[in-house]
Amino acid sequence: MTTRTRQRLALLSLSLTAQFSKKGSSCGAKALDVYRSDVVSVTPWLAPVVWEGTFNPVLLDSIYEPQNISVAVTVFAVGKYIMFLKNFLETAEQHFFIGFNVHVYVFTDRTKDVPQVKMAAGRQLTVRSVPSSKRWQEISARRMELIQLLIEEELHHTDYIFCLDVDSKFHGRWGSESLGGLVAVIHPDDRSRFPYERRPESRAYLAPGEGDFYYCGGGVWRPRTGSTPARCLAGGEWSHLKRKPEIHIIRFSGVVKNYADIRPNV
Ligand SMILES: CC(=O)N[C@H]1[C@@H](OP(=O)(O)OP(=O)(O)OC[C@H]2O[C@@H](n3ccc(=O)[nH]c3=O)[C@H](O)[C@@H]2O)O[C@H](CO)[C@H](O)[C@@H]1O
Ligand SMILES: [Mn+2]
Repeated sequence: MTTRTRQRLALLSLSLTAQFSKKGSSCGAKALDVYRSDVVSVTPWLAPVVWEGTFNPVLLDSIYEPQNISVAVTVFAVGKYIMFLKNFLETAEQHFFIGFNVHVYVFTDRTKDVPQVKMAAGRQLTVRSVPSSKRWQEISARRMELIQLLIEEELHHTDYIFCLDVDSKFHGRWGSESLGGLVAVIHPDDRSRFPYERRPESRAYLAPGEGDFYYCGGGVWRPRTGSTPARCLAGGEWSHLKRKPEIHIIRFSGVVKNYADIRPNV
C-alpha cells in the first residue's frame, strides 16, 4: 500500500467515525463519544486536531495494525542530555505505539552511557554516534542534517518518522491517531507568550496578530511534504505551566530543566 493511500485511510477513518455516530450502527455507542465541542478539532485547512475524545483508538488501531506499518523515532542525547534518555525510552515502552513496529534511533556522543532498556517484541533501538559540541545551537541545527542522512541510508521503507526531544516523557497513549503526512504538536503555553518570528526577511515571518497554532519544535517530519501540518496533536504539557481544563489526558510532557546546568553554553 502506498503512503498516499495510508494518509487517505487515516482521514477516512475519522470521517467513518463521524458517520457511524450519525447512523447509529453497532459501533454507534462508542463512536458517539468521539466528539468534543469545547475545542477546535479541525484547522481552517481541514487537518484534524487530535484531542482526547476526538478519535476512537480501537477503530484506528484496527485499521493500521493489519497494514504492519513501521514507525521510526529519532532522538538526540548529546552531552548532559543523556540523563534524560532512560526515562524517555522507558516511558516510550509504556505508551508510544504499543503493538506496532517501532525503531528508535538514538544519536549521542556518549554511546557507552546509553541505558539498557528492555524493549517489547517488534521494537528495537539503534545507537548512532555523533560528535560532541560546545554549542547547543549547533547540536540543535545539525539534527535535521543527521536525520536526513539517516533517512537516505536506512529509512527508505519506514512509513512514519517522529523526531522527538529527549527531555520529554510519555504519560498516556501516543499511537495511530497521530499518523499523517506531516504532524505537528500544539504547544500548550499561552499564545501571547510565543516567540513568533518577527524578522520580515525570514520566510517564517508573522505580523503581530497573525498566526493560528503554535507548534512545538519537535513533532514529526517526513520527506516530500509541505509545511502545513496534516494533523495536529494536542495533549502535551510543561509541568511549570498551569494545566488547562481542555486537556483531558496528558500524553507527554517536557521535563523542566535548568538550561544553565545542562546545555554546554548559554
Ligand atoms: C518540544 C520543543 O518545542 N522543543 C524545541 C525547543 O526545545 P527546548 O527549549 O526544550 O530545547 P532543548 O534544550 O530540549 O534542545 C532540543 C533537543 O536537542 C538535543 N540536545 C540539545 C542540547 C544539548 O546539549 N544536547 C542535546 O542532545 C536534545 O534532544 C534536546 O531535547 O527548542 C529547540 C531549539 O532551541 C528545538 O526546536 C526543540 O525541538
Ligand atoms: Mn526540549
